[in-house]
Amino acid sequence: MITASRPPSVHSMATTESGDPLAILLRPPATESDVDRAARLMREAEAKRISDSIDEELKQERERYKKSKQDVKLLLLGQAESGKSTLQKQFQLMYNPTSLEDERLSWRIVIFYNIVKPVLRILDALEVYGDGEDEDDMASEKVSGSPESRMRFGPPPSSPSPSPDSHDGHLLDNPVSSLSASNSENQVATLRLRLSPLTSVESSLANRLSGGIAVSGSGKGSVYVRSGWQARGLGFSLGKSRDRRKGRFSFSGGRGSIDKSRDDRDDVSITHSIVEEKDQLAEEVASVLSSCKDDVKELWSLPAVKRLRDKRKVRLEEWAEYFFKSIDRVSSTGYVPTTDDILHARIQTMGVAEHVFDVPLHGRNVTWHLFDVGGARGQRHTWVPYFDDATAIIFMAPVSAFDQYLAEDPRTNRVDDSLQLFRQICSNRLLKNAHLVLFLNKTDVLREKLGKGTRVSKYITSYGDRPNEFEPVVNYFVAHFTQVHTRNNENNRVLYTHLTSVVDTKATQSIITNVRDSIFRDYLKSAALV
Ligand SMILES: Nc1nc2c(ncn2[C@@H]2O[C@H](COP(=O)(O)OP(=O)(O)OP(=O)(O)O)[C@@H](O)[C@H]2O)c(=O)[nH]1
Ligand SMILES: [Mg+2]
Repeated sequence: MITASRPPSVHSMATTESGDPLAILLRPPATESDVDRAARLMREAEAKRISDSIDEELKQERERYKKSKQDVKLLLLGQAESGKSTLQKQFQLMYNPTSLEDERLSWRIVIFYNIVKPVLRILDALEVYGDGEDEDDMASEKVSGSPESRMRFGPPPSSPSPSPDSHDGHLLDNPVSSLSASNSENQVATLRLRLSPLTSVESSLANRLSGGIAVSGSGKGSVYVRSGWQARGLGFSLGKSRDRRKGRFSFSGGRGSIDKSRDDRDDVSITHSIVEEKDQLAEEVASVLSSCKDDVKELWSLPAVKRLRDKRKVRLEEWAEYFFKSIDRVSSTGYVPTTDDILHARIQTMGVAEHVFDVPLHGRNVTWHLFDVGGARGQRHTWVPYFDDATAIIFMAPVSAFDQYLAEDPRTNRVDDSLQLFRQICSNRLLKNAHLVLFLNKTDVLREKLGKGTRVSKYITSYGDRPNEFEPVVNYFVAHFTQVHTRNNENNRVLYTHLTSVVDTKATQSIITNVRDSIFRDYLKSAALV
């Protein structure tokens, strides 16, 4: 029905306002027949219907915009591997657990990749460095020393601490050693042959995950994924890209998502049932892994591999060790990833992925948009369009990384990079009103490294002769990050700092609740509700 809220058409006005030249121009001819008149009225009615529907759309858009102004927009920032996507999974587990269930099986591909890739890296390192016996400790590793950084990163010690397996350089004069060396070479050669099916499997897995997109500088030959990768290769989309800004991807599958359309729901359930029915690639890789699992275990336990790791010829990250230890379970028939497996699975984020949750506040739901960004240097330019309307930031700095260097720039120490990045975030004018939270993450890995005797002062000379123990080390890092914040804090904004290990679900969920409350306190203040 046409309502009377709009002014009458120019034609009817023309009859009353005969002085209006436009009305005169558009006035129907005096000779208009009944048929022409009926057609004209129909055209006018149609034009009015279209105009009204545009008005209605604009009104709804205004309301959506007004409502979205009240939504919480939370950015997860930090360097690559700092734990942003893992924290996002913890949010998902807490506020939208069914969507994680929907994705559960698709994580197999990532987990398989997380096993296959390091196996191939170990084999490569064995080829390049042999059994690592006559190589200098860390000879290949470069150490950075950013002059601006308050922390000084010293050069690595020139001589390695002797390992129990080390030799005195007379290997070839000793027939017994010579024999055992050739035995171990034979063992490696046999393993290389038996593990060769993993090479073709690796490229199929990488292809599935990246959707065929190769990104340069992805570090260690890893693959990047965009949100929605879970359904890739199956012909369905889990996420609905809203493309509001360039480079913006969104994930909106599962219950609790505000802009979930009927279509999205159908996508998720169809995808889920198809993944459950059969994922050919996952089945094939599982069977290859199952037939190779004893060889993988043998490779992992080779003294030469331990030597290469000790001497840092090959760096295996947390997740590789986690999945190597679980290989029997992971390669068994009917394997379904556990939540812990999903939290440990590693895949690099590309661009910015938006996740939407309904978060309860005093009996009503507030919509949270969580933006999980790619942290590698080549990805950081994609963050900026999200800065101007950010409600809060969680900046993640992996403090266990004091002895590691950026994959994309092997001269830069990771803690140094985190500090520099944190400085940029603290001093960014677009972010000056955002609530600021700092997660000093991977404290479990830090504890383990210190327990094994890795010395902080070896990589950060300014650490000096402070005790190489968890508390003083963590306090030292807290002091440095706090100082960066204090020196770049024009607005007197509070910094909320947490020591975290975001793979620990119980501890992380309690921290998320704490962060949620502190963000809500600011949110309520800014909404003038308290
Ligand atoms: N042990 C341990 N592992 C962690 C922790 N946080 C993250 N990880 C692991 O570290 C790896 C990298 O974590 P991600 O969450 O993918 O890192 P990210 O910051 O999203 O990295 P980009 O997407 O490249 O920017 C994953 O395998 C995680 O399981 C932690 O606190 N402890
Ligand atoms: Mg990520």
